[in-house]
Amino acid sequence: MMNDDDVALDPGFADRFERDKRPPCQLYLISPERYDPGFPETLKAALDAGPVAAFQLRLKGVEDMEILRAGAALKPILAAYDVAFILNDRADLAKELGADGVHLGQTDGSIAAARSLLGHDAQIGVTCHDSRHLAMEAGEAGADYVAFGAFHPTATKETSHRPDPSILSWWTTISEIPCVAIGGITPANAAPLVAAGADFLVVSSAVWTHPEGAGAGVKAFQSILEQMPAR
Ligand SMILES: Cc1ncc(COP(=O)(O)OP(=O)(O)O)c(N)n1
Ligand SMILES: Cc1nc(C(=O)O)sc1CCOP(=O)(O)O
Ligand SMILES: [Mg+2]
Repeated sequence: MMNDDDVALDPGFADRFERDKRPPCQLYLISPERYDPGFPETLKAALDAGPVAAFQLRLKGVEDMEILRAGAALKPILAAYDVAFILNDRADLAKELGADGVHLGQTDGSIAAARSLLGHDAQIGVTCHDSRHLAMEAGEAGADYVAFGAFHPTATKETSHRPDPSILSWWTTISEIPCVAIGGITPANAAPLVAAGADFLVVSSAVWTHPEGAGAGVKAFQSILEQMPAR
């Protein structure tokens, strides 16, 4: 029969408890899907405003050369702010750019192929929609994070899955691999996703189209994240 004294006698308990706690939820930004030459300045304004853990370059329907040019312009900015640089869709271009990782959708290639191209240290994220099965598969295949969404309607992309936030809670009970929440996330609807266990809030339009600028967008999210109880 365990009692309080038994716990106190275990010298490793406090360390293990600390180690097993999930770090606080952080912000992960996604670029607009068209690259504007003024974007580096907008990005700097966002990064000056508060902590951002990761940035994904997500350009759609453009030539490879445009992705490479944009990535080369943004990479030193992200490095200066110590923000992980993730490229969407393309492990081959992530390799060419020397990005920190790649985000793969279900039709963007295998984790194994991306891992062998990018190496052990690369951050490989995988879209899992609203599926526990896809998340477990991705975890077993070596994903560094699993992405659930879209939690809310969004004009950024057509989406057909609408997970319940409880998928985040479930994931945190079965896996130490970080989970990210995406899709229509705003400062007004973010708190329940963080409370459910999201390790990262992935945000595009709520930051880039904030009426007072991208910096104000980051600050609005930061203020929500700071108010969340420790976990
Ligand atoms: C962090 C994150 N989660 C999900 C997605 C969506 O990826 P995918 O399903 O491949 O769709 P596209 O973004 O490529 O249109 C993402 N990009 N990032
Ligand atoms: C790129 C993307 N993927 C989604 C998914 O559900 O897989 S939702 C989404 C759009 C995210 O942008 P915003 O913060 O503007 O809604
Ligand atoms: Mg994709």
